[in-house]
Amino acid sequence: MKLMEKAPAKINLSLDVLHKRDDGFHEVEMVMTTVDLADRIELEYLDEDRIIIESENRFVPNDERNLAFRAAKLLKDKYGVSAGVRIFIEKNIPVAAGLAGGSSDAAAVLRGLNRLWELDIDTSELALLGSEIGSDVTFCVLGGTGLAKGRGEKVTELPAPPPCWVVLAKPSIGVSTATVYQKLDLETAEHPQTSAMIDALEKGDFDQVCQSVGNVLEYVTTRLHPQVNQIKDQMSQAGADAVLMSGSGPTVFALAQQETRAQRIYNSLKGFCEEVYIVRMLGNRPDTC
Ligand SMILES: C[C@](O)(CO)[C@H](O)COP(=O)(O)OP(=O)(O)OC[C@H]1O[C@@H](n2ccc(N)nc2=O)[C@H](O)[C@@H]1O
Ligand SMILES: Nc1ncnc2c1ncn2[C@@H]1O[C@H](COP(=O)(O)OP(=O)(O)OP(=O)(O)O)[C@@H](O)[C@H]1O
Repeated sequence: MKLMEKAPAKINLSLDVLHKRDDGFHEVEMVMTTVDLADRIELEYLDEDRIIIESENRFVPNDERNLAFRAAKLLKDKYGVSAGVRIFIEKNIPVAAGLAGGSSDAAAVLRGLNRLWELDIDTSELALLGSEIGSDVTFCVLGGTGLAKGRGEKVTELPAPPPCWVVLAKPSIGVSTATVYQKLDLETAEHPQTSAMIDALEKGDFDQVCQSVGNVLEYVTTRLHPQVNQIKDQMSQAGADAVLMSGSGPTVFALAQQETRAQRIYNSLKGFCEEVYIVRMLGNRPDTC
C-alpha cells in the first residue's frame, strides 16, 4: 500500500526572541504561516522492519540525519510498530533555507504514517510528538497560520492572513540556525511587535500585516551574508508591500497584493538569484491533519 502527503514550506511573518533559556534554546514568539511550495512525500508500506529514505536531491541525507527518518523511528518506537516504510521525498522546498523543509517533511511523515500504520493518534498528540524532532515540527504538523511560543512547540491557531502573493528568493548560501541564534544579541536587536501582527490578522488588515512584519534574527544573518539585504532592497524597489527574511534565513520573502507587482518582483530577482518562486499563502489549517 502507498500513500502521499504534502509537506508545505512555512514563512515567519514575525519572529521575536524573548530570552535564552537554561537548556540552551531560546524562548520565542513567532507568527508563522504555510505557503503552497511543498515537498511531496510518498510512503510505501513494508512488511519488514525497515525505514528506507530515498530522494533525488543530493543535499537530503538518506539516514537517521533525515528528520523524516526520525519521525518514522519515533512512531515505531513509541507505538511498537513492527512494519516498515519506504519514504520517497520529492524535494521542492530549498534546503537549509529558513522555510522548515526538513521539519515539514517530518510532520508529513507523522501524519502519513498515522494513516498507513493505522495508529489512530489524534492531531494534538502528533503535534506533541513533533516537538521531540525539532522546534518547528509542531507547527508543521498543524499547518495553517499560528502563534508559536516556548521554543516553538506551543502553537495556537490564528486567522489566515488576507490573500496576497508571496515571492520567495533564496541566495545560494547555507545558514546554520544554531549559529544565528548563538550570535543574537538581545540587547541591541530590534524586536518586532508580535501583538500588532496578531491584531492585524484578527482584523484582516493587509496594510497592518505589512507594517508589522519583523524578524529579530534578520540582522544576524545579514551581517554574515550581505546578499540578504541586497535581495530585500531589490524586492522593495520592484514594488513589494513588505519584505522580510524567513526564520534564520537566508530566504527572503516579499508580500504583494497585486499579481502584476508580484510578477515584477519575481522578474527583478530571476537571474540575480538562482531559486525564486511565486506562491500563495495556504491560510487556514487543512480540515484533515
Ligand atoms: C528559526 C526557526 O526556523 C523559526 O521558525 C526556528 O526557531 C528553528 O526551528 P528548528 O530549525 O526546528 O530548530 P531545532 O532543530 O529545534 O534547533 C536547531 C538549533 O537552533 C537553536 N534554537 C532553536 C529553536 C529555539 N527556540 N531556540 C534555539 O536556540 C538551538 O541551538 C538548536 O540546536
Ligand atoms: N527531510 C529533509 N530535507 C532537507 N534537509 C534535511 C532533511 N532532513 C534533515 N535535513 C538536514 O537539515 C538541514 C536543514 O534543512 P532544512 O531544509 O530543514 O532547513 P531550514 O529550512 O533552514 O529549517 P528551519 O526553517 O526549520 O530552520 C539540511 O542541511 C539537511 O542536512
